[in-house]
Amino acid sequence: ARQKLDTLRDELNEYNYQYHVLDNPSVSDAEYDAKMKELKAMEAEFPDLVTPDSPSQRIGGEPLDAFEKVTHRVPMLSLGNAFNEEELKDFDRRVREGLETDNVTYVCELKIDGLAISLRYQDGLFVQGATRGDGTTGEDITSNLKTIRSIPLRIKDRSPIEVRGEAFMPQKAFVSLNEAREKNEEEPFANPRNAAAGSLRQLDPKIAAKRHLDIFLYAVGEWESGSLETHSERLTYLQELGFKTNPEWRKCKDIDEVIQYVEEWVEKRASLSYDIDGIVIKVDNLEAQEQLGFTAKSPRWAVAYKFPA
Ligand SMILES: COc1nc2nc(N)nc(N)c2nc1C
Repeated sequence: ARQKLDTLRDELNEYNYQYHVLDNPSVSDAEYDAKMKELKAMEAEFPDLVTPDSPSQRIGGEPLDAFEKVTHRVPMLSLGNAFNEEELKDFDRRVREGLETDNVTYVCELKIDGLAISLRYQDGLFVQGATRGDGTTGEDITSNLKTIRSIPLRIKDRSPIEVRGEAFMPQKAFVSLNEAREKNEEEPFANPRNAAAGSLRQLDPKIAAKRHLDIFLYAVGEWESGSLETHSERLTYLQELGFKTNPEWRKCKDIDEVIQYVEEWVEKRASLSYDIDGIVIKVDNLEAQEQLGFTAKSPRWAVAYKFPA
């Protein structure tokens, strides 16, 4: 029975990964549902063989009374803003002065309009998920985050790792949620970001499970065994671990290429299936990030270019 359950669990987690992370399903919904039914039946027969990474564990038990507090040992900071090309060039000048070099590679990423989230894995298992909160203390919303199908319940790296990203609600899910709310004479959400935040603040995971939330991971927080040299290598590693990363990130060899990328996305923004509120620009080399350090509240090696509201 253990053998059979292990196989069923791994197959279902793989199907889930293909559908929700790669957006490239290999089996029909009917086939997935049938296999899930088989898993649940076997788990009912052998309850002590249920493991925390079983897909049956995504939609938790009873609603919580309240969320526990979580302390971020590596603070989750905010980003300084730039509102135009001039301010991007100022940022680049400060970076080059700080590093005493004119040769700085940047990474540009879409700035997803959602809420910052931290996920901790221990022995390869998803053990805790939290909101940013005030940057040092967030709320433990593990049971709600488990319902986000693109979050892997298990990764192959067994060393403790904490990853960070943005949870969001795709525009399609936002529109149909508000239609349903208006039908029920409930207050519609103002925008997908509020809808995502409202969904993750629900104490009952069964509600969050129905909100079609998603997440893009973009950073590593705590990571003892971390040995990579650049942020771009970390993005690639997150993807290899099975996390959903945003495919639009790009390495830029100088601020002119950064500005090109920004202009490109001012045009292409409307074509996305989710909201973005800007572009995040980061110094790629991790040693250079160390050298530049942080102000009281944000990194000196990154800036958020904000689109006009
Ligand atoms: C390094 O710190 C950050 N990196 C980020 N990257 C992306 N793509 N989006 C964000 N919202 C973001 N926010 C922060 C604080």
